[in-house]
Amino acid sequence: MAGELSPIDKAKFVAAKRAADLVEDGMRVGLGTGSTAAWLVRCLGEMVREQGLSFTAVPTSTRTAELAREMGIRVISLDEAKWLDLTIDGADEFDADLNLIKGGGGALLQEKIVATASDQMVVIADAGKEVETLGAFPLPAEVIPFGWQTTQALIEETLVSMDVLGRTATLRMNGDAPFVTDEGNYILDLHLKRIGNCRQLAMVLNQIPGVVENGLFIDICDTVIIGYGDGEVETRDINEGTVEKDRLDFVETDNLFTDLAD
Ligand SMILES: O=C[C@H](O)[C@H](O)[C@H](O)COP(=O)(O)O
Repeated sequence: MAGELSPIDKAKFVAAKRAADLVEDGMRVGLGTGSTAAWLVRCLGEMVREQGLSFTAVPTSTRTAELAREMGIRVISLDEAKWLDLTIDGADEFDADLNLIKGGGGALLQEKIVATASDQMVVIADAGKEVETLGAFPLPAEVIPFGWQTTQALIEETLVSMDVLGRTATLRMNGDAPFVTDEGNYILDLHLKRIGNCRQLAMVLNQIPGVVENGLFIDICDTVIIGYGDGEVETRDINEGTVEKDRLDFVETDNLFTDLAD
């Protein structure tokens, strides 16, 4: 079954599988959104069913909440949990300092709130997400629908004064209509190419009226687990300054792949 997965899916899967091992009985865990996070939710669901793992989850989107419930994971709200032991999420880009671009799936607002309310944030990603400088992936900014074009113009004006190469902000669409987030907002994707000072940009964007949040996660992520298509997994911890390498055996996971193929 594993052979039917593309190398990129295998890479996402092994990163997710390794991260699932961090979840212990009694923990309160934030569950990210996106294709890599979906693998994590499936892995954790399997651990709940097969090994009796008992934990509570705070999902970062309605999509993740639905999948988690489907997998038999106990879901609570962030206000019920108040504080989390751990959040595990995907990313669109990460750099050597583990600063991130997130929000490719439009869930950045809940993701940032949940990650910030956690003792630890672990990112799971395939190796293609690592970059020297953030910005090739369009940076999402969540904006309120009221006056969004004015907000767009203000963002573009602000970008002119920043150390970025691109300066256009485009409205994310869902077919013929604007894409609407779980919070009822729109997403403007900022085509920057290269972000010279991501810390400054993250702060400046959030000062613009109409901007609710942006997809730059600065000093939030502690650990990245990088998956490779051949089953290799690398864990980098920025606080400990450690790098661990390992390989996951696909044979052990055949049941999960079979489940997914059904
Ligand atoms: O809004 C979506 C999230 O930030 C995702 O975690 C991010 O886009 C990565 O998604 P994927 O794992 O599908 O590449």
